[in-house]
Amino acid sequence: MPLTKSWPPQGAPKCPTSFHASKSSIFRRLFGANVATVRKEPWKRHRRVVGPAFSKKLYLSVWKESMQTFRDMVDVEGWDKKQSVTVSALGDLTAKFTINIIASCAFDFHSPWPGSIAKLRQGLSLRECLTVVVEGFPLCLLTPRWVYLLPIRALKRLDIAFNTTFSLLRAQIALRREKIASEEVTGGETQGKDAIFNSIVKANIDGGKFAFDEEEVIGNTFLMLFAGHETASRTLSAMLTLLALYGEEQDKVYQEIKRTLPGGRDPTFEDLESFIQTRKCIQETMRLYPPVTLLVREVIHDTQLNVTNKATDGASYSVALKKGARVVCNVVAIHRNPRHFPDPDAFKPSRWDDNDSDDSVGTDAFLGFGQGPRACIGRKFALAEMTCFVAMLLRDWRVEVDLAEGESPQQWQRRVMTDTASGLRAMGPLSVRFVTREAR
Ligand code: HEM
Repeated sequence: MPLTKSWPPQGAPKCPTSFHASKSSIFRRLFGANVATVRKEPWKRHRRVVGPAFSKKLYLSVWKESMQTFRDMVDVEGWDKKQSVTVSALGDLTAKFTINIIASCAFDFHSPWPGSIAKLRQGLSLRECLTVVVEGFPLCLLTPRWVYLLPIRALKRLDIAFNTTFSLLRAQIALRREKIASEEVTGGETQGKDAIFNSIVKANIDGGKFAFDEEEVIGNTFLMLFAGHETASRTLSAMLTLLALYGEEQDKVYQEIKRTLPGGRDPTFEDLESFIQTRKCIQETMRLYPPVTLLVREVIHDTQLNVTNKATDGASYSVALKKGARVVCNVVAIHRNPRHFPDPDAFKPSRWDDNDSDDSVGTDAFLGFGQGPRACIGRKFALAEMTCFVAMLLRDWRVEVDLAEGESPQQWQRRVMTDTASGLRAMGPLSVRFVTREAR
């Protein structure tokens, strides 16, 4: 029976029942099936395996690890001896931070700040390997094996990144299997640190209705490592840069940190709910620069969308979508649509003033973490690590950028934080300066 849906309804699409997450067969062929790429019954099975790991115990360990990693960073980089620190590529710093957190909290791949995760093989770090693999996978599908024997640097790098990533994952999976078999990992541990990795590997060992095959173990491990760091890193670097540009917004966040952490004490996980202003800034950053720019859905019933468009003087027209068609939601366009977000290009955390609850992501038009049953499972994980990082950093440091002569923050933002459909991916290195606060 055809369904009629207006597009968008009062807000943007909220995973209407006539749409399913679209399966990404290319991704699956190379990395293995995982919770983000499967659909229908297999998706329920994947979600059933990984879902319980996302518990309060995990978030507590994320917080603890974020504090420790932050302290290691300050220590190793020698920041505590400096009045001012220049970071020429903020994204590299935040990526190193977020990959350490996901590697440690989800997989127990520990490494101190300068440590082993930094450089794995031939100068490539785990993060570089993951990035090269994700960016290069379409090429891998097109090129036969022998091409990698040619002396082409980019292909060699891709080959090394693939081999390094997958041999690391296989080795870690084998180790974990042994650990579980030798009962070093008890049932109780599956609710806290390592919980994500334990659940994935145990689903393979235990078999039964919710079993994972080998390919699904690799697929989910890879997905969690990548999705769990890249998105949060991009959000953190963009947010800190925006706060540097908009001093009055940074000041509001600083005042909140001072109120929440009397006497400059360290933040705890219980403080998370109190960092309301910080959360608004995170949300506003993700609205302007969503790390996931496209959401792909498949139409499960013949559907008719009624579209009202200002460009056609508010006239309505219908778009017929056949069952099986792919629909691509352009998140950047929805987030910058003045119908949903007045003055859409402005960085205005106050637009989220009526949205104080941590469990809500506000209007349906906000798709930063997706919407509906396929919404991000790692949302709280990401909020915890980002909030902890920001609270620790801004408690002790002010973040600044250098504007060119006569340049406004908005002009700087347009020049450096490229305003294209590819969002954060199109940005060049974000250069900032951390200056110690007098009270420190
Ligand atoms: C700022 C950080 C993050 C952002 C912006 C983000 C964004 C998203 C979005 C938009 C989706 C929905 C995709 C769709 O509907 O097609 C999604 C799904 C997902 N995210 Fe995140 N994510 C973040 C952090 C994380 C973290 C830290 C993890 C894991 C530890 C994670 C794991 C996942 C998984 C497994 C899914 C697939 C869920 C499913 O299909 O059932 N994400 N994320």
